[in-house]
Parts: sequence; C-alpha cells; structure tokens
Amino acid sequence: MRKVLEERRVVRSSGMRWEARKVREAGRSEPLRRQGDLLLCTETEMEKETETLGLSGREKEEGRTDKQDMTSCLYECLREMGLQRHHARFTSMGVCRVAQLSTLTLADYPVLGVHETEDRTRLFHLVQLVKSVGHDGGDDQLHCDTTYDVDSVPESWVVGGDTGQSTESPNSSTPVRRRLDFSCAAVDPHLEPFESPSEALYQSRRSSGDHLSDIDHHPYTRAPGESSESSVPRKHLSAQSPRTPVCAGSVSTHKLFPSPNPRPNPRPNPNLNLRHTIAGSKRGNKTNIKKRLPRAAKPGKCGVENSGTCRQMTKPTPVYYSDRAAGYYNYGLPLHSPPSPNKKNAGEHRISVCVRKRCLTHAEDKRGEADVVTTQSGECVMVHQSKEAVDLTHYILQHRFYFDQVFGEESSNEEVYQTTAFPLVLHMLNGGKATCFAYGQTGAGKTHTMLGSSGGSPGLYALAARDIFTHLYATYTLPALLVYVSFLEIYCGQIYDLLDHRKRLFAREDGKGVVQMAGLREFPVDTVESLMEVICRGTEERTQGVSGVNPVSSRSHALLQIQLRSPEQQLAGRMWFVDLAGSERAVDSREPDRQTRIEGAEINQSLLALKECIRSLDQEKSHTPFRQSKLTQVLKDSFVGNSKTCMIANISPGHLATEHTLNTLRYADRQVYFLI
Ligand SMILES: Nc1ncnc2c1ncn2[C@@H]1O[C@H](COP(=O)(O)OP(=O)(O)OP(=O)(O)O)[C@@H](O)[C@H]1O
Repeated sequence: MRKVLEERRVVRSSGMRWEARKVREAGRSEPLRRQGDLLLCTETEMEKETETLGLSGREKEEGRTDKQDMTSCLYECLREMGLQRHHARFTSMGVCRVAQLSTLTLADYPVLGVHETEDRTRLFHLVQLVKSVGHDGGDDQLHCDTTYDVDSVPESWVVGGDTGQSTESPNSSTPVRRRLDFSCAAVDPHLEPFESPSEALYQSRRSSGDHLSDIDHHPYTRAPGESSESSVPRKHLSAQSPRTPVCAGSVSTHKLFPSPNPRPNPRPNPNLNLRHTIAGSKRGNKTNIKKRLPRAAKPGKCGVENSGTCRQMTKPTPVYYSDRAAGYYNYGLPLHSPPSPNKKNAGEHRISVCVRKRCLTHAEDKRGEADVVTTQSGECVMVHQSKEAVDLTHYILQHRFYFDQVFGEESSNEEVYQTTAFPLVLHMLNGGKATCFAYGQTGAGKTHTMLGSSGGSPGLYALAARDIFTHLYATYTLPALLVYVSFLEIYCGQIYDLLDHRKRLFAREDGKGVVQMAGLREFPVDTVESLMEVICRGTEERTQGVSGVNPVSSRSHALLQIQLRSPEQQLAGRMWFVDLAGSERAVDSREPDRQTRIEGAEINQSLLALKECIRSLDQEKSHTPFRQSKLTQVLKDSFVGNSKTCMIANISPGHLATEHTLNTLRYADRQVYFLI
C-alpha cells in the first residue's frame, strides 16, 4: 500500500517548471526511480534525506518544512531575495547549491556579478541566513531537486585539483574560480576528424542523462536510429554547416549518478562547470592542458550508495565549434568569402589585420579570472566561451578566427612592430602613405601597443621613429628629408589639436578633394627622444574617462601623424598611428551620465564608419563612405591612392570579457568585410 508523502515542490529554472513529488513506499527497499513526474524513493531514503536536511519530529513525519523549502533550492532562495537574475552566473561560477552560499565572502561578490549595493546587501543577508540555519559548507545534499549527488566537494573550491587530490576548505577566502580544461581545444578537427561528431555529441549527452537541448535537435545532429553515415564528418562540418555548433570533443569530468535511470536534472550541475587551467599565471602561447583524475565519492553522502545501485559514469562537458558566422546572424549570406580578386601574397596586403592577445593583468588574476583565449600557429585565435543550454547544462563553444597574424601574450611590442608597422614604415620611406590602427575593447592593450609601457618596453610610436631616423641618417644627410609630427584627437565628433592646448580644428576638403586641417600644429623632430617628448605632451591632453568596463578609458581617438617632407615642403611620405577609443557595447554604458552615453554612441558610430571604409577599400569598391565620421574624413587621404593599412585588434583574455573579445574579433575579421 502506498503512502504518498505530501511534499510537493515547484522548482523553476530558466522558465522551466519542474514538479517533484516524493512518494514513500513502506517496506520496500528499491532505489530511486522516476515515474512520470514522480520521483519514487524508499522509506529509508526519505528518512535519510529528512535527517540530512535537519528535520525532526513532526517535520520528519510530514517531510516538509519552511527550512527545507528555503534551503533546498538555490534558485528559489535567490528569487526570494530578488537575486534570481544572478542565478545563471552563480551556477556558471560553480555555486550551485544553497549550502555553498555560506562559504561566500564579500570578495566573491564581484566575481559572481553582484555589483550593485542593493544586490550586495541582499546577498549578504542571504548568506547570513544560510549560515544561521546551519548549512554551511558540508551539506551538499541540499539541492534544489534533492537529487542525490555523491560528488560532494564543490568543484569551485578545488585548488590545484588537476589530480583531484588537493582540495581547499570551502570556508577559505579564496575567490570562486572556475577551472577550464581545453584539452579538446588542442585537438585540431581538421587533423583528427571524428567518425561521427554528431553521434559523439548525441551519445555523450544521452549517457549523461541530460535533457536533449536545442543542439541535440539540430538537423545536423543524427537522430536515434539514424545511420551513422548520415552524420556529417567533422572535418567538413565547419564548411558545410556553418551555423551548426559542432561537437569537437569533450571535457571529461566525473560524476556518480545515483540511479541507472537518472532523472533529468533541471539544475546546473557543478560537475559540468568549466575547469580552468589558469593560463594567467603561465605565459605560454598555448593554454596548458591538464587532465583531472576522478575524485572518490564520499562515503555516506549518497543515499543510494547503500543500495548498491550507484554507478560511475564519465560525464563529458561537450565542446562545440562555432564558425565565424555561427556566433551572430549574418543575414543568410554564405559563410566563406569568395577569394578576393586582388588577393596578393602574404606581406603584400594593402590591408592586413592582426590580433594581439594580452596576458591577464594582475587584477584579473587576483579576481580569479580565467584565460579563455588560445592563440595557435600564428594565424588562429580561439575563444572558449562558456555557455549554458536551455536545460542549464554547461558546454563550451569554441570560436575560431583566422587573421594575417596572431600574437599571443608572450609577444613583445618589438615583435608586433616588426610584423605590423615596420612594413608600413618602409612603405612611407618609399613615399607612400600608411595607417596603423590599434582597435579593441577598453583595457585590451591598445595604448600599451602604441605608446609602450613605462617599464622600458617602447611602443610602436617609438619603434617606428627609431627606424625612420635610422633610415634617414643612413640614407641621406639630414636635412634631406624633414620629419614633422602632429598629434590630434577626435572626441565626440570634434577634432582637437593635442599639441596646441586642445585647439579645435576643422577638416575641410579643398578643390581637389584633399582634406585639409587649417591650423594644425606640426612639430619638426630629428630624434626619437624629441618625437617621444612631443607625444608625451600630447598624451597628457588626451580625454580619458570612466567607461562601463574600464575606470581609465580612452574616450577619444588619438591620431599621430608622422610626415616626411622635402626642404621645399613637398610631402615625401606620411604615416598615421591611430589609437582608437576603447570600444564598448551599448549595454555596458550603464552610466546615467548623458555625456558618457553620447561618448559611447559617438565612438561606436565612428568605429562602424571606419569598418565600412576598410571593407570598401578591401573590396576595392568604387565608393568609400569617408564622410560618415570625422575619423574617416581625416584619414581619407591616407586610405586612397598608394596606401597601406594595418589593423591591430587587441583582445583581453579574461572570461568576463568574452563577449567583448568576440565582438572585437568579429569586427576585425576580414571575412566579415566580404560577407556583409
Ligand atoms: N601586451 C601586454 N603586456 C602586458 N601588459 C599589458 C599588455 N597590454 C596591456 N597591458 C596592460 O593592460 C592595462 C590596460 O592596457 P591599455 O591601457 O593599453 O588598454 P587600452 O586598450 O589602451 O584601454 P583604453 O582604450 O581604455 O585606453 C595596462 O595596465 C597595460 O599595462
């Protein structure tokens, strides 16, 4: 005879509703099993659970208390406090259980995306509440769905856990840190094709007992029973199914499942969290690949362990490839660009695009940020994006981009210079016109690239000046050619002379269509030191401000012009170095300050105009929309005719900047110029 326990809970996760009802069946000793919406368990198991939850007396009898309701579901707790919007972030950072809240310190709040004072206060109260009810740390069975999970040590607290041996107390103040294992990232799909990646994906997700997400139902994914021949071989997938996330491998994690027929798990599984091998402390080109051994299950933590039905399964975190066009809507245009009619050999590009990845800064390292960018073979950059499926399971989306040259964090300014700006300097010395841009998210390293660091690493300005003067001294007797420098800023659509107390300038076209800036101050320089002195003076005048993502952000485009002139003042070569304003997404412009928002809009508009012009030039279109912004208007002369351009896209490696990094790479992606 069945006695139905009245526990009835509603768990909401990402818009999904799950109903779970516990049934107690007296006198039976069967393992947990599912029957429709019901999760069946034995009386012994129910006893065990209620004990674990700290219930007693009548509470035990009824199997339902307010305390259980409060602590059994992270999402519900967060929702109670009005913090539910942070749920995804919490789970992605490994905080998946209510019990883990008690281990949080104030230092963890920013890592968990809780920045606003009100939210911080609420979270603080919640943490205190959880502590006060006595579920601090060890009680990992307090899951929102009360699924038994023997993998009881929260992964986020595993330090140096590559062997799975070393753990740190969850009560320590170590910030929450995810650990990524990009082992699959090192596998080149073109070299080691899977027989059937779709099958691997399907099987891995099936065996893990997860809900089939949208990925599983993708037309390119083989349905059960379908022949394996119908699966698209992986080596062809990226070309044939550009928008299909392709399984590229898996990140092995280990989990013990309580039942041979595990119920769908609506909560994010901490064991699926990305495991970071923090590359921030390493300075290697490629992310270290470390495998983690399975951790032993803790005895007595699993309610079904006694029943002898636990089985150990390898639960892989799926990894999918995303081709360039897969990450955004490309208006149905074909993925791969047709070969450019004027394609030249490498090094002869009129426009070259390079990417530079910087290392994690000290602050990012301290915050526990993980390096999610891998540079490969000098041409490929991969971004490993942590994603969450509709069923809240985690997977990694790998984005690959190819550029003329990719520089890793180990590359010095000198190396970057030799590949990017040096050919342009030679071009200028031969009488040509050249432009070198540094583009990227605010804080990604544009100024470091252009200006260098105070630590003795000269930037492109100084390195170019060195070569210019070396060449001039070696070739001519000065003053056969004179070097003039001017420095200006474009801020909110206005041009200011940084070498003349920010005097406002106006760019006007003369009768021949050449843009002239009346009143622009030009300083003659004859040594690297004098040039750098002028640049430093101008840099101090540059507009800086606080952006949504950077406290000291360049809010303007800085344009340094180096001109070679004959003694008769005839132009004999010109080069622009453009340190573009830090790009930021509109969503990051949280500041209520109107001026800041105008700045952000202006920056984005001019960057869009610049992209339009570069694309137009790359495709050698008859019309180039130079007049769309002041930036392109000023640079017009250096784009047309005998000109060369180099774009250096700077990216940050931190996982919190993934979206920005992807935006930067998409902006710089030459293929996109053809696509749009
Ligand atoms: N390649 C690098 N190696 C070491 N540190 C770097 C590198 N690139 C940038 N940094 C450091 O990162 C921080 C931000 O860099 P930087 O000021 O150049 O960013 P930015 O892109 O110019 O930002 P903004 O657009 O807001 O001016 C600085 O502290 C800088 O020293």
